[in-house]
Amino acid sequence: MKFPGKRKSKHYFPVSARDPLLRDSMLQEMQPESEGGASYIVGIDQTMVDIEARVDEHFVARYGLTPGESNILDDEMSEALYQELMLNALITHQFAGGTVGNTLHNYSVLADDRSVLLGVMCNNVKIGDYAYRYLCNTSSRVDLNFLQGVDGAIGRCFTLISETGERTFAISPGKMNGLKAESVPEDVIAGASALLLTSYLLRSKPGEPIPQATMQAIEYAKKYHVPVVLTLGTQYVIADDPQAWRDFLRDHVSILAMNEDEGFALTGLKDPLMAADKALEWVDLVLCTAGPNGLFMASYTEEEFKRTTQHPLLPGAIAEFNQYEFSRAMRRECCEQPLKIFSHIAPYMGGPEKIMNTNGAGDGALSALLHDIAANGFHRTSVPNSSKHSREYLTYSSLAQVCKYANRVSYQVLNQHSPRLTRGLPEREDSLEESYWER
Ligand SMILES: Nc1ncnc2c1ncn2[C@@H]1O[C@H](COP(=O)(O)OP(=O)(O)OP(=O)(O)O)[C@@H](O)[C@H]1O
Ligand SMILES: Nc1nc2c(ncn2[C@@H]2O[C@H](CO)[C@@H](O)[C@H]2O)c(=O)[nH]1
Repeated sequence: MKFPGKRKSKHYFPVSARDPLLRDSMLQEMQPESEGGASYIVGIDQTMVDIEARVDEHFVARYGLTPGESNILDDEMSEALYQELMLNALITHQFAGGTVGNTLHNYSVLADDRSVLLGVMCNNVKIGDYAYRYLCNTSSRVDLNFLQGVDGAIGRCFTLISETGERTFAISPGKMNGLKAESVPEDVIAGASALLLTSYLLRSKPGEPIPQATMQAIEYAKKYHVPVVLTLGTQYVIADDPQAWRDFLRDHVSILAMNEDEGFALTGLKDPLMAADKALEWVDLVLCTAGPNGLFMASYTEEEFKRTTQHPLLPGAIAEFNQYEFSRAMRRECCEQPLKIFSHIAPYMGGPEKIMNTNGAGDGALSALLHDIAANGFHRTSVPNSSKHSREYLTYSSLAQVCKYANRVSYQVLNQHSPRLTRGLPEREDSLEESYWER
């Protein structure tokens, strides 16, 4: 486990700790962990490759697609669309994709540690085909041993970028929704620091098993008190039935990741701070990205242990909302006197000079949050007596610190073409507190 934001291990296991017993256990525990991994994230996804193409303004309308949406195609339409892209040589890039697959890959790159992907994979993989590319473009730290074999293709996600830069997904599903409930391993969920899901998993055709597999995973997560993390797909997926999603969040989810449009579809509130605040009625921790306006986080902490920020207080619909952003996030049910906490950060260094691709910037932010959550699990197992764990926190770091890290990772994704990080953050950033942040 590398530590979030490239912090040195001393930030996690302070060498000046006074208790010699604790220090001995620290020394033992800091030995390289076994391959099994003391702390990991598990996720379910529809296995798919992204096929990115530049298209003219009429293309999306001609295929009857909703711009900005993730549209599902039937086989006939998929073939016609693919043939047109090929004929006109419009395909510019092909990557492994899927919102959860991207997030787990990025988590594993950042943490240099294990994550587990549940989903389907072709029984018969041929060199050069899409399944092969998917496997080749996934970090070797993502454990693919629990994938379920299927006879047929994985999904294809045509990522159509219009002349105005708008991004529309057109999904050719193949067998991506074929994951069965019996392929969800109870012990893998039981040992995880978090279970990552996306709202896309629940919108398959009648008879496809992936929604049941998702509900099975949620049941296991609840049984073992593993936080369930849900990333919302697109605003349209949510807008179809916002009340059903609110109920789903209330009943099953601890941590919610969304962008401001999805936040609006869910809550009816345009202001991302207010949308995040509203979502705290249903979940314990919210990450709401807001494109060029940076990102917001909201959660709960124990009133008695709240920590006041040293940053300037920010104006907003909730006055001075970031006042306690130096506090660590907790589940509401674990607080005796829950206090809401909020944080905001503007894009890292104002955003890159040239944005290569915004696809996956939100997934990148979430992978940073998951890294902090897993680091908390790692530290809890390594130094269980630490005062850090005298209460059951969700994150290792304060909300403000997680915001910085998430934002930094989004910047990295904006700076490259693929939604999947090709490498971790630069080595010279050995602390989030060092001057690199002040530039
Ligand atoms: N135009 C921009 N300028 C500067 N920073 C940006 C810009 N767009 C995005 N970002 C950074 O990326 C983060 C995530 O962006 P955004 O809200 O667009 O994610 P998203 O819509 O969830 O993306 P995706 O669904 O593709 O993963 C923002 O919080 C911000 O830090
Ligand atoms: N799992 C899943 N991912 C999707 C879907 N539509 C788009 N994406 C992914 O969303 C990512 C960007 O967040 C892209 O890399 C796409 O692969 C979908 O229906 N299901």
